Formats: sequence, structure tokens, C-alpha cells
Amino acid sequence: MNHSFQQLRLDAVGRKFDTASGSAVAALSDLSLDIQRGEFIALLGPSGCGKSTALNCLAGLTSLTEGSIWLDDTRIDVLPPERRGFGMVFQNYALFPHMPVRDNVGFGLKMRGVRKDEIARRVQSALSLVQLEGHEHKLPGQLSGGQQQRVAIARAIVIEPPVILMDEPLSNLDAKLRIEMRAEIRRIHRQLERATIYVTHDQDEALSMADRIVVMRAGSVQQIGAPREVYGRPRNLHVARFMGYRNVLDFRTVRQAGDGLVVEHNQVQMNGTAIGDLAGRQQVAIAMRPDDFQLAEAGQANGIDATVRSLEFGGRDSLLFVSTALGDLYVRLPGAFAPGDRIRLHIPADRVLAYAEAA
Ligand SMILES: Nc1ncnc2c1ncn2[C@@H]1O[C@H](COP(=O)(O)OP(=O)(O)OP(=O)(O)O)[C@@H](O)[C@H]1O
Repeated sequence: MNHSFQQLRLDAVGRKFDTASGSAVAALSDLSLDIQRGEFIALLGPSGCGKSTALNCLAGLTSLTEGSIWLDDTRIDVLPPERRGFGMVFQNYALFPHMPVRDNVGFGLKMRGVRKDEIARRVQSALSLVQLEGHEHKLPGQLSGGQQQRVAIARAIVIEPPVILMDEPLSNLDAKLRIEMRAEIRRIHRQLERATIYVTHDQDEALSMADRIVVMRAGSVQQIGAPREVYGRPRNLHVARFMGYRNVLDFRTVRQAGDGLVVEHNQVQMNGTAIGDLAGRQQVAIAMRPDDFQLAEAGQANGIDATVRSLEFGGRDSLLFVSTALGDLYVRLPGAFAPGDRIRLHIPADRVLAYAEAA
């Protein structure tokens, strides 16, 4: 395939599956996305939201039932997987256990009939890119999980694919290694200057790795945006909850001017920020992240009296479960607290997000 492509385009891509009862279920609906060369895209969502289906449609492992996929001006959804030549990295590495690293990495080239000396050269350069030189003769079983995943990445990139597809590649690694490998995969992506599409259910992974995140739910796209945008301004309550806005409460609107609004519940008034058009709405749902609270200074606006009911010690800070006139809230604060403590909380108005939906 064309290595020097500029854009991979998904145009209203959908995939339905027939069920045993005879009705069709949409695993993926109406996914439209332009991916530029050099971009790192994360498909993010809970289990069953259609992430793997989207990836399989791109790879050619699943056919589309709607829409089309284009690499510049070439329609590729009609091509078999080997003609697309996308690199794939899976959660379980999918290495051949009886083959040394060198042969695992060179396998795709051998299948394509590439000359032996050329295979040796390209395998060496892929292993150097994933920093596994010196491990060529080892079997996968003699490597750590992280090293095995590097072999899988080397195998995907050795064919010089225009696009690299990764399906939860870090899920089988321990927490520390997972964080190290995030940076590694970013580095490899930058050096290759191709497009990477990375499936994950882990928000932190998507936020720390991607240029843009596609948040999915039940087969449909909820939001597409840069990490900062998806994190700071989730488009709807589903995305907000998924991005860690654990406190979602119904409020009455007192007044609104532009994006700013004043809301009230149980005689507590708060200043918030409208997400989308809330003009004329009497009722809104407010979403707040535990991390956006702090202890209030005297006389500070957006203050709420709270009583600590229980807490989870987290080292640098603690997750407190508190009761307030607004209802129960989760808040994360540094410092020492005990159940029964009475505190006053503050949250900035731009961290109090108001939605048209009901909580
Ligand atoms: N071959 C198939 N036949 C029928 N239904 C399928 C098939 N493949 C996927 N589905 C359904 O489509 C939906 C999306 O599945 P998909 O595997 O894409 O989700 P996912 O977000 O990748 O989930 P996970 O993270 O658990 O892999 C699910 O409801 C699944 O049951």
C-alpha cells in the first residue's frame, strides 16, 4: 500500500451482525473520521462499545455493512487484509512460541517473498527501533511480557505499513511497565511517522498517548477531540462519567448569561458552565470531578459545607465520601481527614459542568 499517504478516511463506517434470533445488531454505526499521516488516534470506550470492530474493519478482518474507507483516493475497504498491509498488534502478542525473535519478526517478509539479506536488514532495523537488539536468538518464552510486546510491535512495523493498528496492547503488562510502554509506543510512533490507531478502555492511556481521542459507546461515536478537550469539556454526561466526573446531580437553573449559569439545589447556589445550548432550560444535570474540589477559603464563592463520612487513603491525597446539602459527593483532597470531620469545599465555576440531560 501507499506509504506516502496523507490521509486515512473513514466515511460513515458501520458493521451489523446477525443474531441467533434473526435480528441484526449494530456493533458499529456511522463512524466518520479523517486521520492525518503522523496522527495517533485512540478509540476509547467500555467493553462491547465497538472498538475492536472498528479496528477489524480497518484491518480488513471484518467487512463493512455500511460506509467506506479510503487511503487518499484509493478505496481500501474492498481490498483483502494483505493488500492493505496494515500492521497489527494484539493484546496477547500472538507470537509463534517455537520461533526465535528474529524469525517471528521476519515472518511477514518471508511470506511476501522478500530476499533473505533484505529480511535480515529490515528485521535488524525494526529490532533496533523497539530497542531489542541482542535478543534475536531468544524464544518468546525467554522474554518478559514487555519484551514480547516489543517483538510484536517490531513484527508489525517491519512490513513498513502505512497504518499501525493496536488492540489493547498493554493490557497484559503490570501497572509500572504499562506506563513505561506508553512512552515507548509514542516514541516509536513519532519515529515512524505513520498513522497509529490504538484501541483501549483505559482513559489515562488514551489521554497520555493520543493526539485525538474517539470516545465510543454502544457502537456510536460520542465525541472526537484532543485529550484536553475530551477531559475538560466532555460533550455529554456519558463521556463525562467515563472521564471521571463521578458527581452527577440534578439542579434547577436560576439564571444564565452566555456559558455561565447559576444553579440551585436545596437552597445551595453554585456557579457553573453550560455545555451545549441550555437556553431556557429549567433543569440541568451538573457534573463535577472529585479532583476539582479544594478546601474553601473564607468567603469564597461556590462553597459547600460537607461532613466526611468515609475515606480511602491514597498516599499524596485521599478520596473522601462526604455528605452535603446537595447530596453525597466524592472529593479528592490532600491532607489528613477522619470520618465526622466538618469541612467547607470549593470548586471553580469552570469545573462545574451543566448538561441538558437528567442525571
Ligand atoms: N462476530 C460477531 N457476531 C456477533 N456480534 C458481534 C461480533 N463481533 C462483535 N459483536 C458484538 O458487537 C459489539 C461490539 O463488540 P466489540 O468487540 O467491537 O467491542 P469492544 O469495544 O472491542 O469490546 P472489548 O473491549 O470487550 O473487546 C458487542 O456487543 C459484540 O457482542
